[in-house]
Amino acid sequence: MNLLLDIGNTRLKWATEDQGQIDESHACDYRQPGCLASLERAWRGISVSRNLAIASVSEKQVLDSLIQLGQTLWPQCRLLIPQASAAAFGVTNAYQQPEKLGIDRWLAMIAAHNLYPGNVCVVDCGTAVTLDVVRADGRHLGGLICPGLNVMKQALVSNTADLMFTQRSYDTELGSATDVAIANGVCAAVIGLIEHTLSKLDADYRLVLTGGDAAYLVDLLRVSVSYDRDLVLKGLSIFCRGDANL
Ligand SMILES: Nc1ncnc2c1ncn2[C@@H]1O[C@H](COP(=O)(O)OP(=O)(O)OP(=O)(O)O)[C@@H](O)[C@H]1O
Ligand SMILES: CC(C)(CO)[C@@H](O)C(=O)NCCC(=O)O
Ligand SMILES: [K+]
Repeated sequence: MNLLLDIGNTRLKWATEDQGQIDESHACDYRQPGCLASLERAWRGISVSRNLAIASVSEKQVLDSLIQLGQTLWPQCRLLIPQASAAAFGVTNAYQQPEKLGIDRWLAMIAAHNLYPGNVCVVDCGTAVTLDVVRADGRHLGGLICPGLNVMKQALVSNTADLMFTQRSYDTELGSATDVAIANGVCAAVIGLIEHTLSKLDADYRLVLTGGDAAYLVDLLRVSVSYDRDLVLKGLSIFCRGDANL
């Protein structure tokens, strides 16, 4: 059994995996007090006999505390912490400094390239929104990074005197109240980023959406889209199984 951890800037997602089969994934806000204790309770009944595989784009301290917990619970497990590289599992990285690419982006691209043959445009709608374009032959053409929906809303509140937002649903229609105008404004910004980028590409690309806010966006896009909740965990699973040079 492997344990897969995807530590973003807001949430930690985890799932157990055996021979490529990922069980139901779980998510928690690891900045909340008590999160580590509840993870420990959830993990006590699990036996990680092979890899503890971790992708983290958070602070080192968060990663270190989870490594420590894992190694206490399963002293025999192997720690697998993939890094972005120039090429792995058929994908070649467009970055001039490949190791600077976020590991969550790299894993999502590797999973998408291996699970959805053909040209893919991978969009991860998390704390940040990232978009990466990978050709059918595995060549990464590059990507875009912009603030996620929550970060955009918070940025508005932090930089203005009169703006406030509420937790309301997203749409791209024009709003007639401040909270609607903000929710739909930030949503339209992300929808626009995706549709604009796809329309500029030289060929057809399958759009694959992942991340905590992806489910809000799938129905609002005017292009066809595949929603894959666990793309980063699936990338970790590929790393657990295989030889990156293949
Ligand atoms: N139960 C939930 N608790 C918190 N956020 C949620 C929940 N469900 C959906 N979300 C949304 O998910 C978003 C975070 O997405 P996700 O977990 O993919 O980000 P992340 O991986 O931590 O970020 P990043 O990888 O960009 O650093 C939040 O902005 C929030 O809007
Ligand atoms: C962009 C985020 C924050 C998205 O999680 C992460 O992938 C990251 O920290 N990336 C490093 C910078 C880069 O990918 O260019
Ligand atoms: K992420």
